[in-house]
Parts: sequence; structure tokens; C-alpha cells
Amino acid sequence: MVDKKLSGAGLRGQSAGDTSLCTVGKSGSGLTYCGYDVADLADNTTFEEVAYLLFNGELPNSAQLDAYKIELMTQRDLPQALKEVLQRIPADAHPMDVMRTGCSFLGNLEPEADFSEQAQAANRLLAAFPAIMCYWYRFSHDGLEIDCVTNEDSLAGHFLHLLNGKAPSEQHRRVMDVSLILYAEHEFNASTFTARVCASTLSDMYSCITGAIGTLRGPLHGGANEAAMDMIQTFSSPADAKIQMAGMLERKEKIMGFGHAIYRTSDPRNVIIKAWSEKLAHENGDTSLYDISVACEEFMWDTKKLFCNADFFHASAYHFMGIPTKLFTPIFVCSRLTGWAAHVMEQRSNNRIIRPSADYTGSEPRSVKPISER
Ligand SMILES: CC(=O)SCCNC(=O)CCNC(=O)[C@H](O)C(C)(C)COP(=O)(O)OP(=O)(O)OC[C@H]1O[C@@H](n2cnc3c(N)ncnc32)[C@H](O)[C@@H]1OP(=O)(O)O
Ligand SMILES: O=C([O-])CC(=O)C(=O)O
Repeated sequence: MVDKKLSGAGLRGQSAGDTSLCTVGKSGSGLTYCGYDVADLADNTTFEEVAYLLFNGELPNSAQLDAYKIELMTQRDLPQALKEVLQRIPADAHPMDVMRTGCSFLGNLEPEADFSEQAQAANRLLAAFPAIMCYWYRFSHDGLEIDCVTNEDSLAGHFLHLLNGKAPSEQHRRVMDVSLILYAEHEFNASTFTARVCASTLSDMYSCITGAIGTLRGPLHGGANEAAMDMIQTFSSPADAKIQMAGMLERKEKIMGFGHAIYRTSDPRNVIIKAWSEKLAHENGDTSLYDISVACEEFMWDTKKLFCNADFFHASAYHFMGIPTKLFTPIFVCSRLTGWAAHVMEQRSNNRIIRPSADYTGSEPRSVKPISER
């Protein structure tokens, strides 16, 4: 058995290109979008403003924001052919597979004919993703063919309204909006890098986003929020959480929602979503799951100096809003689409095909023996 070679593995610490969209682990809280600190954006903007920022490089003024919101609102409905495809996907499918198929199928119906349509394609996906997720979910789980259009003027409100069939509370709208802001962009993470590699071949927007969804699905990346939820639900109390986590570490299991490839001591998104999780727990009148989550955080820091990443307190926050666990990562898709699409556009604006080299570790040159001698 060869020892695992970590140094340099996973391209860690190597620059793979330029971006003007985001910094991770640099100054301020450590995360900025187009120069704005993520905490500032979470406090003072809405997700639609952040989407506009990522696509245009500047925050919108009121007239620009109003026009952008109307543009998105008018593109929310799904074509009948896509609804029929979604109806055929079984209830036990993983919703990330539904998102991947929904994105890819929409690309068949409304292809990006050339790059002049890139913003249109990105906005169409942004507007349609909540309906792709909720139309399938409500049809496969409740037997309902929901109306994919609501009068909610934000994507956050629209998603919650589609999911529950009624207008959400202001508090839930705001928490979802903040969550979408926090998840929107994160430099050259694995799914964004996938999108950029695909873009670098001059492929279309739908292919880039479909590939990115597949990459986000894994539990080491976006899938960690639902994996974290599955884990904390098995803990009966803060003390039990500590005992069970000790066992997991002993068995060398990965604890989902902890650690990060770039951040070393904290993830700036955690403090923000953690505060909302606490507020929601109090609003619901039951803080037990929040208390367990805090115990996990303390234990991991005390024993391994590992900290919560963006995904950990998203689990309890989404749970407190009544969102089914398996929809957690698809919500991440609805948000990160903005970062992915912005990176596709940036890659296209100064493109060279992404094609790194490998260090060869295989056999010395040899000749093929006739099959009878092998
Ligand atoms: C939105 C996001 O995508 S944030 C990331 C979401 N992913 C998760 O929460 C999954 C759990 N976390 C992890 O698996 C990792 O921390 C990653 C994938 C995020 C980063 O991986 P790396 O860059 O290799 O981490 P790093 O170099 O800091 O860690 C090295 C060692 O620390 C330990 N470690 C890191 N994270 C964890 C964890 N969550 N649980 C247990 N041990 C861990 C491991 O021993 C790891 O070495 P090994 O995998 O070779 O055994
Ligand atoms: O940057 C990463 O590697 C993962 C991450 O936190 C994100 O994509 O939001």
C-alpha cells in the first residue's frame, strides 16, 4: 500500500487562473464578491442584487434591480416537455440528479445558440431552478402538479412558496435570502472549476452548469449540508453528540460540515448562518437541535481544531424552516448557479483550454504480448 501523498494533491495551493469575482481566505472576513465583504452583502443586500453584481460586476441601482427582478419573474415557468420529464423521475431519486437532468433537458429545449445569449441562459436557469426542484418534489411526493409561477418578487420567497404551497413568513424569506447570498460564489471550488473547465472547451452554458451540479452533489462539497443534517439527527443530546463524534474520529470517519480546503481557522459564512439558526430555533420554541449543533462545533474545535464550514449550520437552519433534508443541496445549486455562470462568462472572456499535465507513475514502456501468452 502506497502512502497517501498529500502535498500538492488536489491542486491545493496552486493558482489555476485569474478571477475578478471573488477572494477566499484573504482580507476582511476572508470572503469577498467583486470587492464586497460577504458579511456586508448578507446584511445590506438581497440575493437578486448579488446575482446582478456577479453577472455585471457592479451592484444595481433601484431601477436596474426592479427591471432585473421583473426579468427573472417572467421566466419562472417550465415548458410542458420539461414538466413531463420531471413527472417521470421517481420519488426516491436524489434531487441533485433531478436538478442535473432538469438543467440538461432545458438545454435541449432552449439551447444557448451562441455566447451572445449567455446572460439570457444564466438568468433563465436562475429563474427556473426553484420550479424544477419543487415541481418534481410536489409531484413525486404529493401527487400535485403545482403552478410554477408565484407572485413572490424574490427567488427566496418564490422557492419557499412553491415548496409549501403558501406564502412564507418574512423571517423565512430573509433567512433563505441570506443563505442564497452566502452560497452564491466561492472562487475556484470544485464545482466552479468544473464549470470553467467545461467552458474552456467552448461548450455551452447548460453543459457547464450540468457538470457543476454533478460536482456539487458529492458529500465532500455541497452534499455536506444534508450529510451534516443526517448526522446531527442521530445525536440525542449535546453529551451524546460528543461521545458519538469521538467514535467517528476514532474510526477515522469524515465529519461532514467541518474543515475546508482553503480556510484554516474559520469559514466566514458560518457565524452568519449560525446566528440565523439560533434565531429560528428560538422562534420554533425548541433549541435542542441547535444546542446539539453547538456541541458538535465545540467538540471538533477542542479535539481537532476543525471548524464549521458554510454547510454545518445551514443544516439546522434549513431544518427549522421545515425544508426536507434532501432538498438542501439543490438549494445550494439555485444559489451557486450565479457564481458558476459568472465564472463561465469570465473564462470565455479570456479563454485558453484548461489542460494541465500529470506526473506519470505507471509502467515503464513495454510491448503487447499475444493474448495467448498473457
Ligand atoms: C460548501 C463546501 O463545499 S465546504 C466543504 C464541505 N465538505 C465537508 O464538510 C466534508 C468534510 N470535510 C472534508 O472532507 C475536508 O475538510 C474538505 C474536503 C472540505 C477539505 O479537504 P482537505 O483540503 O483535504 O482538508 P485538509 O487538508 O484541511 O485536511 C487534511 C486532514 O484533516 C482531517 N480532516 C479534514 N476535515 C475533516 C473532517 N471534516 N472530519 C474529519 N477529519 C477531517 C483529515 O484527517 C484530513 O486528512 P485525510 O483526509 O487525508 O485523512
Ligand atoms: O471553496 C471550496 O472549496 C468549497 C466551498 O466552501 C464552496 O464552494 O462554497
